[in-house]
Amino acid sequence: MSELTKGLEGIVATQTKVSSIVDDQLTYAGYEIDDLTENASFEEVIFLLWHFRLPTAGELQNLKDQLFDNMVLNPRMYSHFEDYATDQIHPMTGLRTSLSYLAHFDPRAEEFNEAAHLNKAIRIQAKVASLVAAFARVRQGKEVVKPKKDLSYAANFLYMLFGEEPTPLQEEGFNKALILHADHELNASTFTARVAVSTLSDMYSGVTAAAGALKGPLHGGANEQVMKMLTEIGTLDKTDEYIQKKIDNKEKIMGFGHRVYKNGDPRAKYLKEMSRKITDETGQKELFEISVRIAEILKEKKGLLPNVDFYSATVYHSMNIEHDLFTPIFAVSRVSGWIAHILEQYADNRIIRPRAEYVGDVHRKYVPVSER
Ligand SMILES: CC(=O)SCCNC(=O)CCNC(=O)[C@H](O)C(C)(C)COP(=O)(O)OP(=O)(O)OC[C@H]1O[C@@H](n2cnc3c(N)ncnc32)[C@H](O)[C@@H]1OP(=O)(O)O
Ligand SMILES: O=C([O-])CC(=O)C(=O)O
Repeated sequence: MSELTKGLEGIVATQTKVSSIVDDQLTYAGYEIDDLTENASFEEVIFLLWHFRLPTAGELQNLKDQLFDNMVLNPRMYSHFEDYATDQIHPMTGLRTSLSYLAHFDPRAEEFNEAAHLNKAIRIQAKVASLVAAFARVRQGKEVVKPKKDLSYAANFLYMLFGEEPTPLQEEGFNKALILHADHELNASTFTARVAVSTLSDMYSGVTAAAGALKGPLHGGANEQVMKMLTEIGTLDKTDEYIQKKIDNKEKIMGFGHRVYKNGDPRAKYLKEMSRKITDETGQKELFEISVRIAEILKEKKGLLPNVDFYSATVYHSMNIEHDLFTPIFAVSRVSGWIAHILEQYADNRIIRPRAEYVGDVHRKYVPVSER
């Protein structure tokens, strides 16, 4: 058996054409993330990830139409949330359930061929936005808002969440955030999705499993924890003491560090600039100043740099998005990548089944319960 590498660090577990990280550069199907973030729509990126090429105008319109047509939810998808104390259910818990529950309403859920996979892909990508928005509104006792024709995916999500159309600037910023979070090679949730479907289980199983993995604070759940930390710090003058205490206690600081990037996350610069702008515009400059100060301290004292989750927190906060929706929003974007990897796994599958090194007791003999 090969040697154990804790956390599978550095282990190449699959080949992929979906995205790559080489020399701290992130590309989606060969396109640099900077190029896409500055020029593309999230819908184009979805198509790119699923088909490894950019869509023609006709293909793009077709995808937009299909996404819109599938965004409306069967009311039973969210009415059941009224039965629970929704304020005690984390929206990622709600989303994990909802992704699984979606299969109950898909007549082709058990069909296993390329056309059925693409049909599920569209349904899941379209409905994930509506699900997160519906959960947020149901728990506030508000009416669920139906999507609006001819809005972009980014604008429609914000429209369904807030009940009003975003400004062009908000839409542009949110579109960029969706692109930046869409895929990231073999991160924990994507690996989870691939493992789940490598048994030839269906796409709903894959995205449900992946959502469970994304929820954890070492992965997608970090963005919510960043905002918790910023709230606890409160003012710029308390930042140094707060962070020093965490360092002394050997606590992890959320939004920093990365398994692959050791010279910085290329997505963070966009989110930092967005954070600078939007905190300024909304009169919350100090939140940005605290963030920058945390980054300075961690760079100096621990050599740690911000990851994608750090500045996204203040961006979403400044857009008036509730903090526990940050990770579900990450999922709204990342579903596109999970699906791309699931399709790729189906296309050239072998069950993912590594080995474990046994380190427990050996040569034990059963003792009857009366003698123990
Ligand atoms: C979308 C995403 O998933 S991005 C990541 C989001 N997660 C976070 O922001 C949570 C905070 N960060 C972390 O926990 C880690 O950096 C991870 C999970 C991202 C990567 O983990 P790993 O690759 O296993 O790195 P590991 O945890 O071994 O860190 C290496 C060293 O840096 C330290 N370190 C890494 N990240 C941090 C951090 N955020 N705060 C403090 N110390 C840290 C570790 O304590 C460790 O130090 P040691 O060698 O003295 O024990
Ligand atoms: O790649 C990782 O380990 C985590 C990450 O940044 C992501 O999933 O976007």
